[in-house]
Amino acid sequence: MTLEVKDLVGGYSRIPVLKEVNFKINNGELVGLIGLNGAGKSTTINHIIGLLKPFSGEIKINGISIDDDVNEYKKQIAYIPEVPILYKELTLKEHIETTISAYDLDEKEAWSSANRLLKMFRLDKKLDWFPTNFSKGMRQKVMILCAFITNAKLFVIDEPFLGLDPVAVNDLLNLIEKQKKKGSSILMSTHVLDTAERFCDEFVLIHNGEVRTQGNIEKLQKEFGMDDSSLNDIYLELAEEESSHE
Ligand SMILES: Nc1ncnc2c1ncn2[C@@H]1O[C@H](COP(=O)(O)OP(=O)(O)OP(=O)(O)O)[C@@H](O)[C@H]1O
Repeated sequence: MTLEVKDLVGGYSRIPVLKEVNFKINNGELVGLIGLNGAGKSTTINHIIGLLKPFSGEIKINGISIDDDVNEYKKQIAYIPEVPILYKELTLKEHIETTISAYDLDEKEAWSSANRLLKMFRLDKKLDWFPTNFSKGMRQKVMILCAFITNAKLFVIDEPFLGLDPVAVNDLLNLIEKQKKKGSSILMSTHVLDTAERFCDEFVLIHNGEVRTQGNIEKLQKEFGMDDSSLNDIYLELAEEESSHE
């Protein structure tokens, strides 16, 4: 699977938030979308998942754009938002059933993955519960579970680490690793830079609606002239550099 974001200009009103954003994710890659508050990470994600329409430029997943075929385009994506979005009138079981029907999944296969994930997240005794009875972390786990039964080609994960306990963070990272091996690609926005540095293959550094650079840690170190520096140090340097230009 490949995701290609090409010359993307976009945002919410006539003044663009994103100014010609370009980046690419290859087959089986985990790419971290890194940037300060307000840099444009969620706006980029909202364009990729089809919630916002580009002013210009294009986004292609496996060569298909949303204008080519909206259903095909969206079926390729599993999205895990920063704040869990669940239907308060549906039980956990009904959320899983809704995902199976929305993505046209094979019921037996999907339930077999779901049961495995339910056990892993210790939600297997809670199939008849409604989201109002879940903690924030439990709601997040439901979103992760529903995303990972889809076997989507592109996983878009917005700041996954903040509400999860360390066991769940580890479980999620294992799920991501397995999904990568199946050829899915993952775009993950996060402020948890030490975890991102350990697990991401590449990083897209976004600042003021522009991609400053894309590459692995070695490329970033070279570009910033900061051998052996951490992603955190490089990012602080970038923020410093940019604020001295303002
Ligand atoms: N619904 C909206 N309407 C208008 N402008 C918005 C809206 N949402 C975000 N923006 C603006 O778009 C810019 C980029 O915001 P965005 O949410 O993409 O940042 P972010 O990188 O995801 O930040 P954070 O790390 O805080 O989540 C900001 O200037 C913000 O004020």
